[in-house]
Amino acid sequence: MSEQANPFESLQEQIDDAAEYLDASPDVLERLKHPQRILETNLSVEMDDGSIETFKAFRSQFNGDRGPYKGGIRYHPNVSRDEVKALSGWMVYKTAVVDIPYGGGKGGIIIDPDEYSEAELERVTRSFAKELRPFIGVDQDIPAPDVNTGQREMNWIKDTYEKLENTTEPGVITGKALESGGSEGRVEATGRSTMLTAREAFDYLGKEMDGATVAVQGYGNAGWISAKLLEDLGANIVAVSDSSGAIHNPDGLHARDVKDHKNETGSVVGYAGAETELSNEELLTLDVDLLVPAALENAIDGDLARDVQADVIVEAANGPLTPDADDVLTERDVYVFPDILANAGGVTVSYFEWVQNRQRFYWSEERVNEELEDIIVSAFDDLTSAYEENDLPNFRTAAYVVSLQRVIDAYSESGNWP
Ligand SMILES: NC(=O)C1=CN([C@@H]2O[C@H](COP(=O)(O)OP(=O)(O)OC[C@H]3O[C@@H](n4cnc5c(N)ncnc54)[C@H](OP(=O)(O)O)[C@@H]3O)[C@@H](O)[C@H]2O)C=CC1
Ligand SMILES: O=C(O)CCC(=O)C(=O)O
Repeated sequence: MSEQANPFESLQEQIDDAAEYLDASPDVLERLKHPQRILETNLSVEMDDGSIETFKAFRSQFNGDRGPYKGGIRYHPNVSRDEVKALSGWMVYKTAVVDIPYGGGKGGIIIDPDEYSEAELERVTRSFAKELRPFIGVDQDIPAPDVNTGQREMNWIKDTYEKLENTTEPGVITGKALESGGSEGRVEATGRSTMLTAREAFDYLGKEMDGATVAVQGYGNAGWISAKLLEDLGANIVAVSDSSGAIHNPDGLHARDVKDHKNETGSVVGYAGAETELSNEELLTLDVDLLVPAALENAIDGDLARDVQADVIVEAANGPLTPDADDVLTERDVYVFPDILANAGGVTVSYFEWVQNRQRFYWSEERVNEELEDIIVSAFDDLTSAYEENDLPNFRTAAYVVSLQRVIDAYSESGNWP
């Protein structure tokens, strides 16, 4: 395995690759490769035993030309300043590719949540919310869930913010529980856009989804919902993994049963319907019709890309392929449908949640799913049109050509007051 790519440098390379096909000034492009502002803070929090522990936390506000900064908050021991910068940049181009009125931001805390009690995690989260308060707001920056955060953390942040501001402002954060002003369909939204992107991709490429073999890396929110919804389309989920390992059955696993097993035991490993266990690399290089990386960045680098046997990759995770992997896969005619389209369902339904919060008027799940489908299908069509019209090397470059142009247009129209 070669040295891990720096995700922030990967983002900048992706922008440069697309810029070759755009008539944009180098000065403007340079501006679009760096965050506008980063909060770095140290949270000193009392532990259950009375000791004080300090956690480093970040919020990067990358670009707000198209609307308020928007993006999740990650809890993970490998969170770093550069990772948060990259994730916030990917949000800018994600919100632009689906054409919703947001910029991009992202946050993270360097913490392994498995090591802490719920009460400790609540104090850490409320402490972060207190630090975030001057920087976030319904029209400024709207956080949401990411890896190892969900409705519980979003509810704590909303509650802290509202108490400090002496107001009710549910739209300050999305991904909340329904009872706290969340939206129907938000929990499933990331996996749903991954499924919709895969469906459109197979249709575009003339491939049959019914009976297609699928491997999914990561069985959290994005991975398991993708697996379930792809199975509902008739696909055959033959391998899945989590941080403990991977399982395989060439005749198919049952996505919902695997989830039940993980809920009971903590891992997909040990599921009775699996024929064999695999390593992470074996899962990523299985001979399948569709591979869905749904864990973390840098899952596939240039070396591993040479061994990938999937025909199509649809990225549920952010940044799972390094730029070297992209080059190898493009040369090998493996079709990659990029993260900034495929996982955009999460932020799109966050947008619907924010709209509902502002109107104090709530939609049915059916309406949410229909509006999401319209947006993803339309974004897919924009991307394939750009791919064909500009004779682009791959669909990632197409996604950046479309989204960079939208951000540049918004900046140009604003008059550029410094
Ligand atoms: N949640 C959302 O709305 C959105 C998420 N995303 C992206 O999707 C990806 C996954 O996020 P999400 O599903 O929310 O996070 P979760 O925390 O719900 O799940 C992450 C999953 O990845 C697994 N994992 C971690 N490391 C590895 C590894 N080395 N090999 C295999 N599996 C691994 C975890 O294993 P274990 O269960 O053992 O911990 C877990 O199953 C991230 O890139 C995130 O940024 C993108 C858009 C929106
Ligand atoms: O729902 C959101 O606002 C953002 C989700 C997110 O962090 C992502 O798309 O990577």
